[in-house]
Amino acid sequence: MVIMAEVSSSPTFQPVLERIAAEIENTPGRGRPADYIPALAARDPRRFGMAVAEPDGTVYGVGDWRQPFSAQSITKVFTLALVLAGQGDPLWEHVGREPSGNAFNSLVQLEYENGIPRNPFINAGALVVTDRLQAQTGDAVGALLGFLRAESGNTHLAINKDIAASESAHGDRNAALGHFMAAYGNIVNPVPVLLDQYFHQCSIEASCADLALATGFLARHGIRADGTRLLTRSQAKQINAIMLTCGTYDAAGEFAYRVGLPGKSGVGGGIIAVVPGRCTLCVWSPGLDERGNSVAGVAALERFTTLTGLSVF
Ligand SMILES: NC(=O)CC[C@H](N)C(=O)O
Repeated sequence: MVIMAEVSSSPTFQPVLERIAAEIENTPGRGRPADYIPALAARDPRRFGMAVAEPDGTVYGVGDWRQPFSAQSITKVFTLALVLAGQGDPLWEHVGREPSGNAFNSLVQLEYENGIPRNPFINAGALVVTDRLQAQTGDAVGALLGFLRAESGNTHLAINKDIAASESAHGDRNAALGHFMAAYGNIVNPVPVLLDQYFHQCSIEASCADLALATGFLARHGIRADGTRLLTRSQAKQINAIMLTCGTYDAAGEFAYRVGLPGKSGVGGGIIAVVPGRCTLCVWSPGLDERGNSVAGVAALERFTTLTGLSVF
């Protein structure tokens, strides 16, 4: 019996991207842009871009795929990779690896789990990771930006200062998370220093092309764009596993069911995804569902895995 995926015989990903963009264009209901800070609320939910990068750095794209957007929680994947590369398993004494089943900015679990966040992709866990990266490098955001620029080949990647200021001005909830964990001895830097790093990290702007390329090390089993090794093969596998189980917060089960790939979303409307050994993706559309994931982004990734047959299952 010969089993053929609908489009996977295509020599490039371009036709499937164009088909998906046309389908998304005709799909009503795009969700609402994040409104927890004014700087993001103004985004047009009809914007849509998608890029696929192959392990050799070839990139395909459609729509607004070169338009920089607010990377937000997508950056949590890269800080985790840098900390695992620098410090290895001791990180796991400070943050867990289980799905939380709660919203990304939830406080409730932290108290009865003694200030140890469930996983590195909810805000509390990401604060722990950034705190460790700050201790490791003395400049967490500088290390992160340097990594993203090197992997994407885009030396212009930068922080949007307005968004960073807005994050800081409306950052009481993240501040509460940081102080609460510090009370349990789970934060090493002064909390204001950590928060400043975290708010700037969230405010990095990058395009679908940039982020698909920057995620390439996860498709290359830990190898960076320049051919050097960042992570062991098993560390790359572990990050992919945590993305699958925790990367879209309390919607991770639904995302695995619909898309079937390790993925990580951000409230800027971006989602990155990995087909290990094959390609990485980034999709952007600012309209979010009530769990903070891009509505058109999840739909586009679902169509991609359905049309190509590429998934981890
Ligand atoms: N899910 C996200 O993208 C959250 C990031 C956002 N800046 C926050 O900390 O609340």
